[in-house]
Amino acid sequence: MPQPSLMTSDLTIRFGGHVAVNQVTCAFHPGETTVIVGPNGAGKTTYFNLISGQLPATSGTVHLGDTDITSMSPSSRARHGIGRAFQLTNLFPQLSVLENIRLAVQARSGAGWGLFRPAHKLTQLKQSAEKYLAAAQLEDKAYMPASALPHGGQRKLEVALLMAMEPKIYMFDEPTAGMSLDQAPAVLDLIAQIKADPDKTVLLVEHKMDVVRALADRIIVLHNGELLADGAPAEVMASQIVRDVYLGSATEETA
Ligand SMILES: Nc1ncnc2c1ncn2[C@@H]1O[C@H](COP(=O)(O)OP(=O)(O)OP(=O)(O)O)[C@@H](O)[C@H]1O
Repeated sequence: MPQPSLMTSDLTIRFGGHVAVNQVTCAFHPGETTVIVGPNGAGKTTYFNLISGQLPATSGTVHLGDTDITSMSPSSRARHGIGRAFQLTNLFPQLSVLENIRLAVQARSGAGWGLFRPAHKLTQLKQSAEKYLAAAQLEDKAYMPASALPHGGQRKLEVALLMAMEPKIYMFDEPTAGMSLDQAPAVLDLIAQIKADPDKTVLLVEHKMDVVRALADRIIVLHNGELLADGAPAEVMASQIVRDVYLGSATEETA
């Protein structure tokens, strides 16, 4: 097993008397897609917020590789390699889809588009932008203003922009929520492409069991803010305690 790319240790947050995430210790590894499941209110989104920095931990730590990122701001964590879809504040609605991706690639590479850039650098940036455009299957929308994209297209663009930033950790919170049945596969394909990269660590909060089955290498279950189970999908889904608290009722709802 390689060194963890991300690790939470005794991670805890209290809201007044309520402990929403309670001493969660968990390591995540490159090349692994972990799906976080649990009943409503279990603490999944709060756990994500603690990792990406939207909420400050009451106690415990978050490490990205060897770096303690517990007290870093969300933007600082993003620069260090935490990529969460909704953190995308770099969307320019009036610019075209391709321009948006180019700007994200440029921001990542730290390069400008000035006249005095070496031509080969500009070519590389354009090629990268086109690669992410193609990965997101948005070629036919390349010159459309980002604001004119339908909902499904915007979600694909979000993922393309996230890919352009080349994070080490990808975090998706119900990535197909609100999407129609015909739109969802394109976003799931994109996540499958990311998941195929052995250097990337993918974390996914998901309720839909078909999505869990399709993408999970590992499942962790949160319940009342605590880590209830952690293991291979078949093993976790078969465990009685998980069936009792979550999968039994959830399967009926989502099957
Ligand atoms: N900012 C906040 N202030 C107070 N309580 C909060 C706050 N954020 C979350 N909580 C509480 O923490 C608990 C966990 O919420 P969270 O949204 O993380 O659950 P979840 O597992 O993501 O649920 P769902 O599947 O419904 O999205 C809930 O009881 C919620 O009401």
